[in-house]
Amino acid sequence: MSNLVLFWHRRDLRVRDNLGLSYAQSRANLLVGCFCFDPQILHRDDISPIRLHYLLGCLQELQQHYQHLKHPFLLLQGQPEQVIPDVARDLGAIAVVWNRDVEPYSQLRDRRVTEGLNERGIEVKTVWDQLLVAPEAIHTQAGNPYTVYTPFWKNWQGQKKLNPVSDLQPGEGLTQSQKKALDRVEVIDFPSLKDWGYSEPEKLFITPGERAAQRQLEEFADRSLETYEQQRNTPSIDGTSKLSAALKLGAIGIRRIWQTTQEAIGKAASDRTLKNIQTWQQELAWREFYQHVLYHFPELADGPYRSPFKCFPWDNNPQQFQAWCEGKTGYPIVDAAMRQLNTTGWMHNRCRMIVASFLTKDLIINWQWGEQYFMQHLIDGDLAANNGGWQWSASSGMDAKPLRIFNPATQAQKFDPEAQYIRQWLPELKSVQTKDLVTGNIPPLVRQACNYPLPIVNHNQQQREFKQRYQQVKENLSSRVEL
Ligand SMILES: Cc1cc2nc3c(=O)[nH]c(=O)nc-3n(C[C@H](O)[C@H](O)[C@H](O)COP(=O)(O)OP(=O)(O)OC[C@H]3O[C@@H](n4cnc5c(N)ncnc54)[C@H](O)[C@@H]3O)c2cc1C
Repeated sequence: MSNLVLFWHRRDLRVRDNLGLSYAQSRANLLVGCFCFDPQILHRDDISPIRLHYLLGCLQELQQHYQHLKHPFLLLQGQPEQVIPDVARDLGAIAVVWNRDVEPYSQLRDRRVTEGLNERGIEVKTVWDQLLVAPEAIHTQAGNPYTVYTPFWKNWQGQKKLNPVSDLQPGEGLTQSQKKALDRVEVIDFPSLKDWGYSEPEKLFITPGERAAQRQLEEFADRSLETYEQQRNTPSIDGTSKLSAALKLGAIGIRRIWQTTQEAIGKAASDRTLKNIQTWQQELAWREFYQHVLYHFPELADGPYRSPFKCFPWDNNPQQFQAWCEGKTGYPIVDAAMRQLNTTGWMHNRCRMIVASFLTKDLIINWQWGEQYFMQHLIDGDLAANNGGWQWSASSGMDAKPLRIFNPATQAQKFDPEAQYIRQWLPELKSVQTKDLVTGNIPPLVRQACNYPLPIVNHNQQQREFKQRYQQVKENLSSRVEL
């Protein structure tokens, strides 16, 4: 088949504003899309059924788009380093194109796939689609990768960013001989979660697919972007975009999102509005910051950035960890947040910071336990953002100054003063007084009557304990390593 180009979708499940796909189409007389279910990913211990469910929903819509636009789409299964080169060879592809990724496993896998394709004499073309600025494109004045967000943001903000690229255009349909050649490829039927041993979550709280992601972006831009800074820290308000799952799996292009912010800036009628939009842009930059650092420091995936933390004396009490997971710590704001996660697969950012601080600094449990639990339950679970968020919360990451310890009561008083969020996720406490809910000072008899646990630790005592251990680790190792 002349000038057949195979496009390999991975975390870019869309036909609109897809840089690699747009390039592939420009090279092809016949474009074939594919997705490969990789057993190495499917059987990892950081998989969440809800994220897989979301992925299948995105994939279903992607397949429909391909069908509608008359391009073949192949669902494959197996080790990509074997499957992709073999399929490309069987199809007689002149090139295979994909969008690059920052994760260490993806990089290794992609190198192997590239080798396999090179051995078969097939061209490989890869581009950065999921980032507005490529990791190799910016560095400090000394020529090093950034390890601190603020100078990163200053540089990143000034970089030129691409506009959305052209959507996938309709193909001409297949000739008989092209159909025959495609029939030779071993494809799989559309799978279900049960095929991989996962039970189907009852409900998805975020609709999968690029149509839904686009709608979500438009609604957020109309409804909340101009008030983002004021509302983003109030978990009872729907004040953030909830685009994280779509961004993780590429149901929406980052260029389209950036363009929306630029258009909003163009229309902004006040400095205050401008500030709100820029704050959201800064969150998008946090996403890129964490991807850049993971790309440059792949060892982050395996443990703390600050090496003294490798031997931090954690308590790692399994019963307390279980109570944290189930939302039964006796601290209402922490428990409400964990119940939101367990029910919906999503948690508000403010609450992610509160529960992460509680796990690491109140329970003194290794942040990697929390990191894994989040990956196993989040619909938007993403190695770079999750690892970055956990290391930030544990003070083991790049930006560890000052040592932050969140007081759950102060956080609830500030960000859930009417206890609306707490009541939503802890219905057993509905009739408890607001001031008791936010301070967490619920009398023991009331707790008993509501079947709600006593606090499993004392916050003040634990924060003193954590500070002491932190100081010790610092002193013991400061002669060898700067903490
Ligand atoms: C302990 C911890 C774990 C986290 N784990 C993840 C994760 O696995 N996946 C994930 O996407 N985000 C993670 N975050 C970041 C953040 O909480 C979520 O991105 C955000 O809550 C998603 O909601 P939203 O789409 O409404 O965000 P919005 O406030 O609308 O922000 C827009 C987008 O910017 C990005 N973003 C926003 N804040 C951050 C941030 N702090 N770090 C990186 N990217 C950000 C996300 O892609 C988000 O969708 C974590 C944060 C913490 C503290």
